Amino acid sequence: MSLLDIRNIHKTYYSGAEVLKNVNFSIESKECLGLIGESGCGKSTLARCLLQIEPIDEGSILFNGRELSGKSERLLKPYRRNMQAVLQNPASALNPKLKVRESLIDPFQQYGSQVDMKHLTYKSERDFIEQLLEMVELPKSLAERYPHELSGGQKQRVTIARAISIEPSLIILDEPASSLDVLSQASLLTLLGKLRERLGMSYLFISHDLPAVQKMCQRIMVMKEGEIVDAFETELLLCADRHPYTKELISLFD
Ligand SMILES: Nc1ncnc2c1ncn2[C@@H]1O[C@H](COP(=O)(O)OP(=O)(O)OP(=O)(O)O)[C@@H](O)[C@H]1O
Repeated sequence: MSLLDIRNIHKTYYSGAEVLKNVNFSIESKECLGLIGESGCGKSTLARCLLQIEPIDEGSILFNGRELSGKSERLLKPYRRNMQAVLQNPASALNPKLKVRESLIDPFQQYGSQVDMKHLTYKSERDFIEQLLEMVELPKSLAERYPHELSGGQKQRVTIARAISIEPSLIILDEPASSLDVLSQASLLTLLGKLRERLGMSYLFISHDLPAVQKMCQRIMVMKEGEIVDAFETELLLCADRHPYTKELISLFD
């Protein structure tokens, strides 16, 4: 059984055309799956549907074999802790009134009782926060700062630390590095790769950046106008029988 199994998803916003058209894919345990496609093709909509922020019109979202779509907030709670998100803009993901320490402990306070910790330990709040900061390669001293006292890269590392604090099985990464400069992007992606290995998580890695997806992911899906038009093992990216649209994307990075 796949960790996440997406079957025949359709989504139309009230305002217009169908944004997701019969989307099908699965993510296996410990796998990093890439999703690439040009701006406006529906990548973030798909992420929001998987996270149950947007309802789908048709189809099925199975997590560990259980249907999520249409479930009440109460029934979704155990799944929410297992499926975390790191989105494009870290500033909007962190509460500006909370110190880093308070932001980091918040998911554990909400969901900690449901978590069977395998990699982190909770001896004291202070020790827990220090473990999290160490995992995302930030100094302990940042625990007492507010978000506006952090750089963009540091903020994004704090959002990653929050996401991993409850040891989810899956993280949806929607352009996690796109607000950063090139060097910070590279080090953030390296960190994400190390954390996936260390904690045994799966990622859905959404990006415009084909070289980054190629570096991070074992498999890649290509989306065009709300449809998955190509899906393949990363090592087969340059195969002659790739979809013409995939070839077009490849040519943009040559
Ligand atoms: N809340 C909404 N209401 C109505 N239309 C929306 C909404 N959110 C997105 N859309 C539309 O749905 C389409 C897909 O948008 P989406 O944000 O999913 O694309 P994307 O591939 O993530 O783009 P980008 O890479 O630029 O973030 C676009 O045409 C967009 O205008």
